Amino acid sequence: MAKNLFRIFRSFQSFVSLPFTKNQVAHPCASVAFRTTFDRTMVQALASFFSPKSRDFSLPNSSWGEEMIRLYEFYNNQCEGENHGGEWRRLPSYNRSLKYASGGVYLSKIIQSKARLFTRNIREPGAAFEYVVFVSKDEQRCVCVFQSGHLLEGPPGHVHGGAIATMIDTVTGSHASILSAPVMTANLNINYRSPIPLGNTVLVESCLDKREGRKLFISCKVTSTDGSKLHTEATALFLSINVSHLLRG
Ligand SMILES: CCCCCCCCCCCCCCCC(=O)SCCNC(=O)CCNC(=O)[C@H](O)C(C)(C)COP(=O)(O)OP(=O)(O)OC[C@H]1O[C@@H](n2cnc3c(N)ncnc32)[C@H](O)[C@@H]1OP(=O)(O)O
Repeated sequence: MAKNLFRIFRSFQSFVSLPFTKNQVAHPCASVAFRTTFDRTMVQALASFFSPKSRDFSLPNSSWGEEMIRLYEFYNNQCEGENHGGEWRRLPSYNRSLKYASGGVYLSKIIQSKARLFTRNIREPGAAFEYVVFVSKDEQRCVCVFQSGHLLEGPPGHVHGGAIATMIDTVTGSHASILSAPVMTANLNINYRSPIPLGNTVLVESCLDKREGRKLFISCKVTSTDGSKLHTEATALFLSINVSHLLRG
């Protein structure tokens, strides 16, 4: 059991941390460079677990406003592909990534059958968290285009601080996972500078500040899409963990 879990997480780690090049798995932006035959086999096996039936929530849907679409296209056009420089790659996003990545067998003790990723569990498109995350080629930066829905209200007409914290944790957590999966948030420090109007599209940008052994220090800011208004800034500490940590609960 422990050996199998170790293999799964090593595969997952390979999957999230590989640099992306022209070798494609499913999408021009979801392509990976294979370090070894083992990596290639595992990545292809993992890709097959992402069944075509599982929805990639980071792709545009009818609820996305003009600004969300514009920024999606802007970054997506800079993803790797035959005709692009490849400065960015888009992260696919599922409502139960780990379960798909593992085939849903070995992690069943950790993940309950009805468990869903918090930010991807609303059925009505546009009602809550609509977002897409892009990571830079050198993996030092992530940028997330986030459109807030009506279910995220905190102060009247504005986004709830907890929802903003969720997005910051999601973006910095995804970033840390790419650098060193699996990780857990150890510390999250947030300064709310100006409220985000409900329904607005904003940018959530994260940057790797430093690595010290198992520790990843990541900073993050939320701004208006033209960068003129700072809404929120944060720093986060992630620690790489091993599977036994999750099993201890
Ligand atoms: C294809 C692409 C896929 C991408 C992929 C995406 C997947 C889909 C994305 C979803 C993204 C969502 C991301 C959500 C991420 C969560 O929300 S995680 C949930 C919230 N976090 C938690 O529940 C964590 C609870 N805490 C813990 O489990 C444990 O305290 C921790 C954090 C694992 C640390 O425990 P530990 O490993 O035993 O570490 P410990 O020995 O205590 O400390 C190690 C070192 O860290 C330091 N440290 C520990 N805690 C702290 C702290 N709070 N502050 C400062 N220093 C600390 C210690 O002082 C120590 O330092 P040194 O002495 O070594 O210098």
